[in-house]
Amino acid sequence: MIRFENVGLRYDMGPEVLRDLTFEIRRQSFQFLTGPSGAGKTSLLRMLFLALRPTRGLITVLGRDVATLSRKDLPSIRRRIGVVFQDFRLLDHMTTYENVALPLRVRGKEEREYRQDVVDLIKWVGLGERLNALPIVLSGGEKQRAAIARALIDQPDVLLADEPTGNVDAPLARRLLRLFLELNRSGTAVVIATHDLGLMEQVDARRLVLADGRLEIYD
Ligand SMILES: Nc1ncnc2c1ncn2[C@@H]1O[C@H](COP(=O)(O)OP(=O)(O)OP(=O)(O)O)[C@@H](O)[C@H]1O
Repeated sequence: MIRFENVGLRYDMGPEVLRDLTFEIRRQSFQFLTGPSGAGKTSLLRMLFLALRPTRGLITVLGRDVATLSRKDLPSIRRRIGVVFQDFRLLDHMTTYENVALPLRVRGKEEREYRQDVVDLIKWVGLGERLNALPIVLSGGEKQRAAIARALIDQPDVLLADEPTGNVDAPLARRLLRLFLELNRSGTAVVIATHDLGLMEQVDARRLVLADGRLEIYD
């Protein structure tokens, strides 16, 4: 579904921070992306959701060569990729419901078509009681789940999550992991970037390990 072939990345005139990355995120697969701080996880995630172009090599997403995509092709491909950012990026003046519904509203969908789906998804992530709360009153874990719901509302083919358990305690981290596994069972490919060894030990999943700019894969 997403393929990297000999991909390299450098920022400006700096050294290559990622080198010779060749791997595939397959449909309905589940994997962790890990490696020491500064190894390039966030840079790799940004390439996966087409926010950053490689300086070398080939990336294909859903069969399309990223280098040949025009600006107008991007939204329809990005829509297939849900992203949960490390800092959540919820809009402060919008409620949980409005934040989660935003991707659909931006696409011009009518509220009556999606209202129930948004409410159901918010309940699924355990935020039913927080439907009308603004981000400022949500705890870190609640914001995390609101961000996950927003990434999922448009039923992406792949979910990318950057340190999704970075701000939560161990029981909530386990709940979030169960949520990701359930999502994966229902057909979504999942990539979780994390430092959290305890989290990775809970599932026998593929690991993509970045070190010194290169990727080692443990299937
Ligand atoms: N916009 C940028 N301009 C220049 N260098 C950058 C930029 N973003 C990242 N880098 C460099 O690229 C390397 C990889 O950074 P990246 O943020 O991808 O690592 P990471 O593995 O996600 O780190 P962490 O786990 O600490 O978030 C680092 O050496 C970093 O300094």
